[in-house]
Amino acid sequence: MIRIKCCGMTRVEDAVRAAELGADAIGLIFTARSRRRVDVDQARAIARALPPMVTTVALFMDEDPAFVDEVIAAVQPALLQFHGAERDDWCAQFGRPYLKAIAMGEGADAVPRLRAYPGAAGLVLDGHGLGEAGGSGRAFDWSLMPRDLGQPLILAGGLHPGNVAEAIRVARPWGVDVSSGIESAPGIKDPGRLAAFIAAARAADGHVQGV
Ligand SMILES: O=C(O)c1ccccc1N[C@@H]1O[C@H](COP(=O)(O)O)[C@@H](O)[C@H]1O
Repeated sequence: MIRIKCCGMTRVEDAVRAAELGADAIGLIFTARSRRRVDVDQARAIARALPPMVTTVALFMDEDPAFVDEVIAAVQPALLQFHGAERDDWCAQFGRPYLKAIAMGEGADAVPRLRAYPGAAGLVLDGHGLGEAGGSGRAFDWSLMPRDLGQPLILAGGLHPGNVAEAIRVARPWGVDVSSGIESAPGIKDPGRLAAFIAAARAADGHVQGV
């Protein structure tokens, strides 16, 4: 079954609604380069409001390790996500499972970088370019998604309720990750778009699996 991560949550009510609608993971963004940034207190309130068995993901971009440790201590995220130029050994230093985002904006030239993170619990293939922040709302060529990498691959970048079914059909990802495509404004999730996104992803996954 496909896993769904809804990222860039800034409000308790949006995160709880996403979980109730069937999201598997909630992303909390800590980089100053995001319009969806939360502080530690906001993040802790959101994480504590979530029902059990919903994964909290803390997202960083080229951050000071001391700050990552501070967030881990306060928020207790089950997963870390690194969205910058971090190397695999750097990501591993926190002793926590992590996702590594790969900037797929350069198309096929980006594919070799997918092999540089053997320690990652999964890879997030996002549509932004190298050096840019994520949450760009830009998609990449989904046919570049490898099938033989041996790591869970999570498709991100420009997904929304109207294209997630086609994205799943073409890319066959292990999971999908969405931020701007379910919003009415940066950091404010729209209940209708959120519900439509999760329903479309689940239905498409059922077709791909032949259910
Ligand atoms: O969403 C952000 O603001 C953000 C900023 C900096 C790094 C990562 C960010 N978000 C991640 O990017 C993907 C794709 O976003 P979108 O759906 O294209 O808007 C998102 O799922 C987050 O993992």
